[in-house]
Amino acid sequence: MGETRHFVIRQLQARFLTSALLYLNKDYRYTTFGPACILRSPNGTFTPKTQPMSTTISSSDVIDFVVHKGNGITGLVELGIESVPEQYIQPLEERLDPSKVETDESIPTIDVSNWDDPKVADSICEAASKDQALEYVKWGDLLIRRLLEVLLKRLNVKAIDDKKESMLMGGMSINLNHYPCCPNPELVLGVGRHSDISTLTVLLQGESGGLYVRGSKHDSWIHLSPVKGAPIINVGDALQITSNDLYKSIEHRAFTNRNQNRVSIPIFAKPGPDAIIGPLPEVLESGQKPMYKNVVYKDYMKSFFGKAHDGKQAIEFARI
Ligand SMILES: O=C(O)CCC(=O)C(=O)O
Ligand SMILES: [Fe+2]
Repeated sequence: MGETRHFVIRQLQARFLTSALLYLNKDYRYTTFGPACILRSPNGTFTPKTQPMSTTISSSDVIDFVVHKGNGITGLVELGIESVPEQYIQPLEERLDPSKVETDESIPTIDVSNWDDPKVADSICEAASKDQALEYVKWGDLLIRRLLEVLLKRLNVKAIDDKKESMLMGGMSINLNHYPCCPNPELVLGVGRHSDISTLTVLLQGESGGLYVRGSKHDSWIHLSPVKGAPIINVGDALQITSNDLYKSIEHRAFTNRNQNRVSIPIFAKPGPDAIIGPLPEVLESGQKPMYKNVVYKDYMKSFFGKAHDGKQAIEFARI
């Protein structure tokens, strides 16, 4: 059986990439891009300046403005900063080396225009009367079910019963990610290297680009250029674990853009918090050695969110 790495789907024509999802956690606010030069004036407000932040203002003042005062990175950008504060600048090894970027030719495209599913019509009609986020979630839910049916069939799973549904998609969530323009995108993180901990993720991105997935060479990356109407489908750690490594989640990362804001909207289909995840019995029936132990999903989440993003390290929590 071949492994699925990434898939991207278009409504009628799909590009399949697989990868993992990224969750926003507390670290996000500190590790993702923030603007550069601001000074606190005597009345306590911030004014933009052009010298490096580190020489003019303490790190705690930035955090106070961004986090405690709730201005966010967007607030800093709106001040008109011209370079990023030193605290956001990544070490060389975490920046993107342009010589390590592969073309995206290796990423297959799957056309799903012939899916003959009456539920598609139902969902379109329903969506026409609901708000946009709900419409997107419902559409994502249907897409995820279809994808899981296909992926699990290869694992000898005949039907997705209630137990499997709770194990694979008992929890659904949606994130709205906004990455403001950054004066020095090459120096900072948008979102650090990670694999998603979901089963599958459906992600729509705006037109500015900036999402990279791990390439075929161990230190290379592939840029997923935005394709209008084509969501990226990320295979997450939960699918890697339940498939006993047949499907693999993949590292990905996102960068900011100098001139355009980046927006991405991932839907995460993940196990319910109390679900116990481990290699599916159907997979082990063939005599395969289990690569993962059974873990309670909320413990897995706790372990993931308790650390900074670090590539595919999260899955080690469940490895035997
Ligand atoms: O902006 C992106 O595309 C990255 C988002 C992501 O990886 C995530 O939310 O898990
Ligand atoms: Fe992600």
